[in-house]
Amino acid sequence: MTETIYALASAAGRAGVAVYRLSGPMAGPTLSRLTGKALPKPRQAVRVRINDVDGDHLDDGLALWFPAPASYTGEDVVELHLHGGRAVAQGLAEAMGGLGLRPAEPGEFSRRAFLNGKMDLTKAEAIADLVDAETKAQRRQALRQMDGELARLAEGWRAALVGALAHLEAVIDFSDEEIPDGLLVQAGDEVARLAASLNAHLADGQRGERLRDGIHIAIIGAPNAGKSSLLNRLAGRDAAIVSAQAGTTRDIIEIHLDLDGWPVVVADTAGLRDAACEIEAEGVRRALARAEAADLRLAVFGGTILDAATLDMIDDATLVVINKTDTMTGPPPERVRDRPAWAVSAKTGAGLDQLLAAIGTEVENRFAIGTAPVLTRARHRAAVEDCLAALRRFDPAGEPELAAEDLRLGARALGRITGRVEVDEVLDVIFHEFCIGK
Ligand SMILES: Nc1nc2c(ncn2[C@@H]2O[C@H](COP(=O)(O)OP(=O)(O)OP(=O)(O)O)[C@@H](O)[C@H]2O)c(=O)[nH]1
Ligand SMILES: [K+]
Ligand SMILES: [Mg+2]
Repeated sequence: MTETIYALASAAGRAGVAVYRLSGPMAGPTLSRLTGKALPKPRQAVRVRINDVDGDHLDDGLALWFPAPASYTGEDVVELHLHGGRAVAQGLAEAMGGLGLRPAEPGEFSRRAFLNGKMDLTKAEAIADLVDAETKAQRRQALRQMDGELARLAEGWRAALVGALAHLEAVIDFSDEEIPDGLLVQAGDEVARLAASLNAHLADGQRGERLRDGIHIAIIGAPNAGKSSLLNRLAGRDAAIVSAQAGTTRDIIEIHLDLDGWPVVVADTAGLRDAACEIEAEGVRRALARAEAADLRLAVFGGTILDAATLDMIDDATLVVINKTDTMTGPPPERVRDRPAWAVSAKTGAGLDQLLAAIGTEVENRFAIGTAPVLTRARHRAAVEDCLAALRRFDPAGEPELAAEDLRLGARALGRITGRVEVDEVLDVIFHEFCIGK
């Protein structure tokens, strides 16, 4: 028999209210036992007095009863709203243990919901993303996936593939006279269209994943250009050590920013130079690696002297920053290496707002979701890539059995996105489309 699980659904610690969730066949009997009463009406909050198994008063609160299958997990579910104290939690845990319930593992409620067909994998992932969302853009992306955008996209692709497969299977299974002409050509066209759509989604700059994980920006430049000072300005606190000594920063120092709803991770790095000291040389190596891996770079120059090492790093994913404008007599350069240059002073804060706006625009241009649903995890991308690999092998002019197998593999790869289990839809399509089954 399925084990009945329980967990604190709200955050741990002292709080006005704590929500506990129970799921499984013992959920109902447990509620009756704790309250000493019959089960309340489904989905209606009722006041309850909770006693532990020895009859000791544990707490007063609210209870909700969700009989299967109309519940989050699809099983019998009970929700208890109690007071959020440690002693109540402890007493409840003991009562649950005494009645044979066990603490849920991480994600176990959603796992059961998936297994009971309450949600597909993309929705389960979206719920986790929503709980983790720290910015508005992350929240929006999670909600869209929760609404089923990605699931519909993946299922749409899969349906197209199953359709093409049905056409091929028809060619294999039935004699020539019964089959409409041009089926093979049609299947080939369908596969080509699908491959184009998959490719378009893969070439999305990994926007969905970036939005989940944060957009990485690396600050690079010569020693003493004022990189750490700039980082501290952006953070609004003294995150990194600043000093007049060149080669101060060695380790990478990260800060997290919410930039108009975009989650951004800004990294301060060691100044680029041929370092004499072994530790600083390692810092420079890390700086270069981080610059390489980042989505965007801020190339910082400490005045009008433009060092070659930093100049060479400028590309179209780089924002040029001329720092220390407070010490300059002449106007700062407007462009460097054909890129606009942002004049700032980390010391006075001048130009910082404009720089932040420019970073925001750059992020928006590169990562805005637009209307197309996005792949939000490496897992989704891998499934689409596996499907594409199968479609590339697919040869409508070759052996029909081999061609059909490639389509089947492709459909299976797409099915992994929503976690859909294999069912034999192919014959369904054949019978519906061709009415061959007599
Ligand atoms: N006048 C002026 N001084 C600045 C400005 N920004 C930084 N400095 C000074 O420049 C020196 C170096 O600043 P840091 O922020 O440590 O420079 P850095 O690029 O991180 O240096 P490394 O970590 O050694 O590569 C410090 O003395 C800062 O006070 C600025 O905008 N104006
Ligand atoms: K320094
Ligand atoms: Mg520094």
